[in-house]
Amino acid sequence: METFVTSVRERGGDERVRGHYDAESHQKAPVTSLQAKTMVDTAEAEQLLRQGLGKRGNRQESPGDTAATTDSDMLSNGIHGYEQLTQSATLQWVKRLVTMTLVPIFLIMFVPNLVILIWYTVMHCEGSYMKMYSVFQGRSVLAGLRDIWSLVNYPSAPIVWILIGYCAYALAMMKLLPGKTVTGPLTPKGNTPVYKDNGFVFFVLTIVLFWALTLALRPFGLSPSILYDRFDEVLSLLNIFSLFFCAVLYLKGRFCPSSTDSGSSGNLIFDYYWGMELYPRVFGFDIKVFTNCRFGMMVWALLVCVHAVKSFELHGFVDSMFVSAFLQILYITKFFWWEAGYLRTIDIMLDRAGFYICWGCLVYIPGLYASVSYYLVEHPVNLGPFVTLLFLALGALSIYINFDADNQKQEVRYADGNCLIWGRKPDIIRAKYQLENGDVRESILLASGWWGLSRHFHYIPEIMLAFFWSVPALGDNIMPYSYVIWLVILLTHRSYRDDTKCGKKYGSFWNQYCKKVPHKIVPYLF
Ligand SMILES: NC(=O)C1=CN([C@@H]2O[C@H](COP(=O)(O)OP(=O)(O)OC[C@H]3O[C@@H](n4cnc5c(N)ncnc54)[C@H](OP(=O)(O)O)[C@@H]3O)[C@@H](O)[C@H]2O)C=CC1
Ligand SMILES: CC(C)CCC[C@@H](C)[C@H]1CC[C@H]2C3=CC=C4C[C@@H](O)CC[C@]4(C)[C@H]3CC[C@]12C
Repeated sequence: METFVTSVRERGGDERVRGHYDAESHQKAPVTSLQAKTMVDTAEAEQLLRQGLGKRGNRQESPGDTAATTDSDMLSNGIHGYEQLTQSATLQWVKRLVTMTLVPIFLIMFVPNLVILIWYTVMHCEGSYMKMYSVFQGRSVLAGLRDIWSLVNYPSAPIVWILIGYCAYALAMMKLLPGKTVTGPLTPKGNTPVYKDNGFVFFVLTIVLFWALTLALRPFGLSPSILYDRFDEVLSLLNIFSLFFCAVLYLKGRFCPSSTDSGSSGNLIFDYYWGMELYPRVFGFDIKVFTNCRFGMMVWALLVCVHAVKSFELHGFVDSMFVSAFLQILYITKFFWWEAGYLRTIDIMLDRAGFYICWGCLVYIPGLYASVSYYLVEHPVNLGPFVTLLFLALGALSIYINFDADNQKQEVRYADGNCLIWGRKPDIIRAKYQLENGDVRESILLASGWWGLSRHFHYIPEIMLAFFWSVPALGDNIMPYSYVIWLVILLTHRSYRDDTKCGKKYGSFWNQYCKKVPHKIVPYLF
């Protein structure tokens, strides 16, 4: 399979991208809805990355800014959005030291402990963070962590083989399963990554295989609940693997990058943390599709099934587990249905394949995102039919609203504004923005429907849906709400990040939208 379409403009062979340039140079080229979609997204990628380039140019002029300034700087600046122009050289140097060296070192050393703390809290502290905290009382954090890690077993052979087997299966399916060819957004170096859109088929097949194997192996005394019983081994293996994997990605990016979309910041630690390549490929396998979708999101779904099996083995049918597992699986189903859309988000378009995204998807998603059902295995709650149905209905409604909001935004751009939003002609702003090379482009900002209530209203149902699959655990402990708490922090931060990004991209058009829709997330409040 072709993995990259290089230099789209020169090649001129990609009709959709070419349509984009025709339209943007205001020639009256007919634009289909598919083209309209591609126009917006390729432009957005290019604009974001070019903005970063502009900033990099400025920084290079500042005296004392000695570190090499490359694409990684540009991307990190785009993401963290800090202003450097008016600051003194020393302050800039300190900021660079903090953001590019100290913070990454802290995260690389600290976050692997987070998932182990979750495991320890569930397995050894009856799900109570207070009990877990007592390990640290009157002694140093390091001493506490050492004691907790001493309880973690080395990965045993069955766990290692299950993981190797799953990875081999997932990789094989990436190649073998059918799917239409889709493209990602145009990269700063003029490459358009090509993907095979077979995520949904993979998801359905994997879930069917899981339950078929679970039933078939049951008479032989084999159960997937081994993954629950030895979750410490799973997490330690994933931690070790991901640290090693990121080192390999670093070396690959340094010595044999897959495409021109790669580069070094001149700081080894930052390169390891943030990554060297935007779209690394090994033997034609896209690394980010594997880590984010086929591993992170799929393993989350499988762990939820494993927890449901374990709960059934221990207690029979438990309605709280059913509600939580059902809603999580429904959400992940929605994710795979929309996988091609996810391949056009910031995670893929701007975040490089380094520790942040790879460790996050290989370890943090299995360790944190699936933690509610993990907790529920040992803390079954009988909700009764009324509450069960209520939570299921409210959770499913939240998933639908989140999906519908994502969809409205896409729909209005596909249809170039010629569609109905909540039964009415949409209120849209045709926002112009300029590329670094001077080209002017246009995109649509929707100011009605969900996008008229607040600028990131869809984060509310995202938080609500997570709340409805956590609340079956009721109020005995905070632990099962860890994911919701994380999500509130992540999405609040993301709403600032996105406002900064869009403000820079659209300027006065974004201000116009902000006037119409003044609140970030919660209407009338925030
Ligand atoms: N569970 C989890 O851990 C997380 C889940 N999510 C979910 O993933 C999905 C994607 O979220 P996220 O990646 O944050 O991105 P968003 O869906 O918030 O999209 C942001 C982008 O949409 C465009 N946009 C902003 N306002 C408008 C508007 N009014 N009309 C049209 N386009 C607009 C802008 O891009 P452009 O440049 O194209 O104009 C902006 O950068 C959501 O469902 C979210 O809830 C997200 C993060 C974490
Ligand atoms: C280094 C760590 C502390 C941080 C790791 C963060 C990542 C695990 C997460 C950052 C953004 C997250 C996601 C973004 C959008 C998504 C779409 C949604 O529909 C499903 C979830 C997700 C893929 C989500 C997954 C975790 C992150 C990559």
